[in-house]
Amino acid sequence: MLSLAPHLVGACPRQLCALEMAAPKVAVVGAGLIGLSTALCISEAFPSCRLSVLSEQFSPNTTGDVAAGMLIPHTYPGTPIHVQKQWFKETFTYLFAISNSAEASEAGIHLVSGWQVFKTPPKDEVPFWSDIVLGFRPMSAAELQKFPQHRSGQAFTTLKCDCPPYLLWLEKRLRANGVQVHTRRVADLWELHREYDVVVNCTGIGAHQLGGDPELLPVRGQVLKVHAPWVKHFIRDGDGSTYVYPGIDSVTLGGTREKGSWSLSPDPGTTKDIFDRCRSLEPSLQRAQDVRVKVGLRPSRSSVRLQREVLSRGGAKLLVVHSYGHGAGGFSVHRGTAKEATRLVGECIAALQGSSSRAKL
Ligand SMILES: Cc1cc2nc3c(=O)[nH]c(=O)nc-3n(C[C@H](O)[C@H](O)[C@H](O)COP(=O)(O)OP(=O)(O)OC[C@H]3O[C@@H](n4cnc5c(N)ncnc54)[C@H](O)[C@@H]3O)c2cc1C
Ligand SMILES: O=C([O-])CC(=O)C(=O)O
Repeated sequence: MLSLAPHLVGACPRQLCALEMAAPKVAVVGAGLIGLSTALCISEAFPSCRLSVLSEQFSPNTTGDVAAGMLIPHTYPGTPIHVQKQWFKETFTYLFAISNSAEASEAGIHLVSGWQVFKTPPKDEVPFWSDIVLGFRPMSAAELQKFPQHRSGQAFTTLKCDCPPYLLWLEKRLRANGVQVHTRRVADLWELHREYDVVVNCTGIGAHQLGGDPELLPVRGQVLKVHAPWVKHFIRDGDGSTYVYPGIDSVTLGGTREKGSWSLSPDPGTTKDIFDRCRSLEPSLQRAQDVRVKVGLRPSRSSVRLQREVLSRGGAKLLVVHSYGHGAGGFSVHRGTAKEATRLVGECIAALQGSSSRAKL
């Protein structure tokens, strides 16, 4: 709740109201891609907030550290397409500017060109995001010769966020903005109600237990990170089963989508299967070295939960903003959803200021 900072003891009620309400205490729970990017956006929009990030795990132990981090949207069936497009556009614009700055290598953000190929041409030949990525066009017959099992394809340039670098860069920016970062497992959001005015829930699949959300399910994904620096173009089978995504230090080979599986243990049979599938798209991977196997749980639901909630117990209240459930597309939309979560935090702060001024009258 709104506590009195030592330097304000003795101030008159109106001063207290103005000064204290200018510095609400906000906690972001979760230090994955969504927690860190949301905290950064909040710290930029509300620099006078006393903002903390609380998380059980940090990079390199988050879902984003497993992912390839490609900006190719996945569709959320429960969210209008124009909203998803806006999130993607905001994210692409934000990262494109970083990729075009001196920060690019430290932030792990780079442009990557390649192909999405189809055995059966897709219903929507021109996806909703085609005018946001760069240079989207149908593949030429000459390009398709590389993929004899596929009938059509799309060529484009997009962005890739390499992790851990991107997560470490976000955390460094947060610390530079004065944000406190603490290792802490939160068993129940309510336990934070005495320490914070607003809590932002960015716990990914952790929200299944923390928020008791039955709609949120893990979709297990196993990938390989290999050393194959000669692979420069991305290749994605349009059915989403197989992909080859070159990054700065390694190439990510995928993948699997196992709905409802909570297992974080790599499966050796799956490793061989992923490698064989990727080699059939890019035969030169036969010579890849230093194979590391990683597993992550995509926090999946029909739409991202971006919502305010008021928790109340015995007359006390805690304002909560949820932002979780980014499934297979967190990288593609994270800045857009961070902006929306920040807008919701702004509404919470305005509500606190309203109730505080009423209480003082
Ligand atoms: C194999 C794979 C490949 C992927 N590839 C891509 C891709 O190419 N492009 C793309 O856009 N997306 C991709 N994704 C999806 C993307 O990685 C996720 O959408 C994103 O990482 C989710 O981020 P998050 O911050 O919500 O979750 P997480 O990274 O899981 O972070 C949750 C955080 O909350 C903390 N936490 C949880 N519970 C608690 C608690 N009770 N108390 C305190 N802290 C808690 C955790 O410790 C963690 O820090 C991929 C995912 C996988 C698995
Ligand atoms: O589908 C892809 O291209 C990569 C991805 O997002 C995932 O495996 O979740």
